[in-house]
This record gives sequence, C-alpha cells and structure tokens, in this order.
Amino acid sequence: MNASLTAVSHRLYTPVNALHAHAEHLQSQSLSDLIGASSPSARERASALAFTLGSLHLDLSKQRITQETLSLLVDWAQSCGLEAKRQALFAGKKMNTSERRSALHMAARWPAGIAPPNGMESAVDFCQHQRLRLTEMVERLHRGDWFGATGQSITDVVHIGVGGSDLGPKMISEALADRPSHTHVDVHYVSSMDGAQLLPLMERLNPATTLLVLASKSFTTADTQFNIRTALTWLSESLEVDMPTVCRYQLIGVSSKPDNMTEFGIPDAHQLVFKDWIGGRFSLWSPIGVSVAMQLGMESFNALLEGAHAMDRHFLETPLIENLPVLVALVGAWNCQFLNISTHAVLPYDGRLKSLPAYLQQLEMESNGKSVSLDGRSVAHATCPIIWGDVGPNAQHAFYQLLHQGGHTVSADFVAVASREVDAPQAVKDSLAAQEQLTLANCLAQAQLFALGDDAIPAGLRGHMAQGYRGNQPNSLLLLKQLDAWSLGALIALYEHKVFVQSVLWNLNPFDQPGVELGKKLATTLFNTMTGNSSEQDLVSDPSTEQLLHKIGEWR
Ligand SMILES: O=P(O)(O)OC[C@H]1O[C@](O)(CO)[C@@H](O)[C@@H]1O
Repeated sequence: MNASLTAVSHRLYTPVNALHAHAEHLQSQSLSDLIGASSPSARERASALAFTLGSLHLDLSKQRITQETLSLLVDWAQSCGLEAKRQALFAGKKMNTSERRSALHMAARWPAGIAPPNGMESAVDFCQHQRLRLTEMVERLHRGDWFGATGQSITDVVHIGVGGSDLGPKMISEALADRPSHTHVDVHYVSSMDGAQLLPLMERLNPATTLLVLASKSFTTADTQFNIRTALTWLSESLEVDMPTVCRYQLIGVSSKPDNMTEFGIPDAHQLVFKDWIGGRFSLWSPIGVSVAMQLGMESFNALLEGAHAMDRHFLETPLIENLPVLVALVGAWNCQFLNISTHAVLPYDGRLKSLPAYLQQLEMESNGKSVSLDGRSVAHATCPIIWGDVGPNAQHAFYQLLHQGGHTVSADFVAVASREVDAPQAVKDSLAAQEQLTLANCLAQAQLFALGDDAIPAGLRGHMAQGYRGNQPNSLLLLKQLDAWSLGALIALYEHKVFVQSVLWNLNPFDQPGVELGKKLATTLFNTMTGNSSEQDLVSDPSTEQLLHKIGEWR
C-alpha cells in the first residue's frame, strides 16, 4: 500500500479523504523536488504532464502534482458522476436546477451538417436560425446597406451591455482586433452604469452613422437600460428625429425577451433572440456576439465557433485523464481545496488578451463562487478561488514582487502566444519578432521562478543575486500557436468546461447567480431614496449609509 493510502486507511476511505492524505504526504515535496535538475524523473514527468490539442498546448508540469495525484483526482471526478453529468449537459438535461433550465451554450456553436447529441437537436436548430439572421445583419452592414435615420451609411457600432453581455464579446473583439478583416465598421463597448464610457463616444462619434446594439439577456438590467436611454436620447436630440424613428433605424436588440424588445420599439427585423438555456456568462457564441461578427466579419466569427466546438467534442469524447478541460479543472480544485491556495492569477503574456482576467473572473467566480450545494447543504470548504490578474509583462513591474517574495501562496495560469502574423515592412516585422521572443522568454522565466524560487537561479549567478525567492507557486502554461479565432474559441470553451467540471466536483449549480440579485434589489431601494421616490419600506436603516447619503446630497 502506498504512503497516501496508508494515511487514509485510518479514516473512512473516500476519494476526498484519499486526496487530503495525499496532499499531506506531498507537503514534504516542493516543486523543486518534482521538477528540479536533481530529480531523476523530472524529464519523464514533464513530458507526461504536457498535452496538445490542435493549436493549443497545455503544460501542467509546474503544478504540485504527481501521476498519483492525477489518478486520485480522476477517481474523485468519477465518484462525482462526472462522465454521466457531462453526457447530461450535452443532452440538454436541466443542469441549472434552481432555474429549471438546460445549459446549452454548446448548441450555439454546433456546426450545421454534424448531428448533435440526442436532446440538443431543437436547440441547435434554433441557434442556426438565429445565426442566419445574424449573418444577414452583419453582411448588410458590411455592404454599406445599413442606413441611419437620416439616410447615411453606418460606420460605428456601440455595443451596450454588462457582465456576460459585455465581457466576452469585448475580450474577443480586443484579442482579434489585428486579424485581417474586410470590414469598415468600428465597434465600441459600453458597460459602466455611470455613463463614463458612453460620454467620450457621444463626443467623438457621428450620431448619423452610429448603430446601437442593446445586449441584455433579461432586458431588465439597470446598467444597460440607463446607458441605452442616454445613447438614444443623444441620437434623437442630435439628429432631430423622434425616439421611435431612432429605434427603428439605429438600434439592434439582442435578448431572450423578444416581447420586451418589441415593446421597446425595436422592429422584428432588428431583433436577435437567444433562449434562457444559454447563461449570460456563456453567451458570447450566441447573438450576443453580433458585435464581434460586425467587427471581424463572419469568417472569423465562424472560426471562433469552430474552435469552441472542437473543444466541446474533445471534452465530450475524451477519457478524463487526457481531457484538457477536465485536467485544468482537477488541478484547479486540487490547488484550492487540498493545497488551500485561495487565489489564482490569470497572466496573459500578450497585450491583446488584456481583458481575459476580467472575463474569467465573471465566468469562474459568478459560476462557482457559491457555498450551498445542489442538495441544499453548506459546502465546508472554499470553492472557486479568487481569480485576478493582468497582462503578465506589465504586471512584472507591478505585483510580481509579492508573488515572488511575499507570504501568499498563489496559483497561476500563464497564457502565451507562440507567434504572431504581422503585416508590416520587413524591418518592423523583425523588430516585433524580437519583442515576441522577449515576451515568451519573460513568460517562461517567471513561470520557472514561481515554481522553483531560488533554485531557478543558475549556480554561477547565485552569489550575485538576492536570495529569498520562495518558489513552490504552482502554475500552468496555456500556449497558443497563434492568437487566431479558432485557437481563442478553443481556449475559452476549455475554461467554460473547466467551470462545469469543478461545479460537479463541488456539487454546485454553476448556472445561476442568486447572490448578485440581492445587491441589485438593494441598489434599487437606495436609488429610490436618492431620487425622492422611496416608499416607507425603501427607507435605509443603517446610520453609516444614512450619513453617506446625506453627504452625497450635500455635494450634489
Ligand atoms: O444580459 P443581462 O440580463 O443584462 O445581464 C447582465 C449580467 O448581469 C448578471 O445577471 C449579474 O451580474 C450576469 O449574470 C449577467 O451576465
């Protein structure tokens, strides 16, 4: 019997107890012991923990795991019924139990001509119909056949949404902005409820050639409703046309509530619909991505969906031990639950991925930041870690000091791109190629230093360099061959399935967000108080808030 099993034999054997015992046993081994030059099996281990799918490469060799860890983790996943639940997800079973809904974002990227799994067929039909409508709208815009209320052709699109109706499309638009595209349309994103992002656009853009996209699954989110009201008022006032006319010509609606869109004055031909079985934070593949398609063109948008679909098939069909989203999820849960690492940094080594950390914050934390399990019990441990991060090379000059020598243990995902296609004169290309290599070298060096600490310092330099790098900070590398639409689609779908797998391990519903709703209700109450519309029950009772309301009132 091995050491971990000996330890667990004193307690009731469960996969979770076995993992705790294994974690205790591994405490004595640092990452240096596992991957350092002195470890005889380091090379073999590194190669066993590296996985490639198409243009995506995953390296888990700097995680605090052994083959035994992985096999215990897979046992745990199997004991949670992961294989059956994965099947149920794709078959459209109501995985979102609190809202009694399926979670079929995979249907939005299922290609025509490939039979979907049983149970997903009607969802795929619906999504393909909406994709045709979306394609028509995008092509009309790109042909220059979309005219504003005063007869001028549209040049700019302002996408107004928040949370899942903003973060995904915005992140993709930024990441792929330099891809060749034949469109002449500029896309801008507005989400902040205070109007701070909208104001400069209203100063800069031509109202006669600006199209608004109102992206809101629920069609009730105050942030979006207030932004759209200001933007429509701007168009109506500056063009001197009434509001219904502006809505008829210069507004597209994307929502799961077609009746609300109609009531708002959005003509049927300018409505795109997705169903409530696509969660907000999983919706960038649905018509919520229309602005991405408007910016990049349908070819790139379709390639994004194809990459995501390839990851869906891989997730659905591959054994757990070789399954990329499963492995990433298992390692994440291992760090969080068994090694007690409660924060996780997302560090893209490519400026085009600057919004990836914010996107993943919502995807992971809104999905699995929960402590009541599916059977209504309190979960006894922290679930999702705190996700945070920034563009890696810039962050090296900001918060890496703490990661290297501060007292916190942090896990990290490094995300890097191996090469970049640039259309520029040869000398500029050469110079940029050197920048790429410098960036990759920095990425690998930091990952090494996180893992090995002082042991990463070459012997010849040890005397000259400050010591005290703790190391032992586990990290993964996700390397894309290129930052193209296919690879990005596959990467994002990997993270989506990671979230699902972790929800199965922790027995959570990843598809609702009850905690967010209470905050919204409280804000409405305070808004009513501030605008003099409060009723008796709206009155704020705590003196701290009352005092602040008073101060704001004094200064406004
Ligand atoms: O698309 P909607 O309905 O406007 O919601 C926006 C966001 O608000 C939330 O409900 C809460 O932040 C998210 O889940 C959602 O993505």
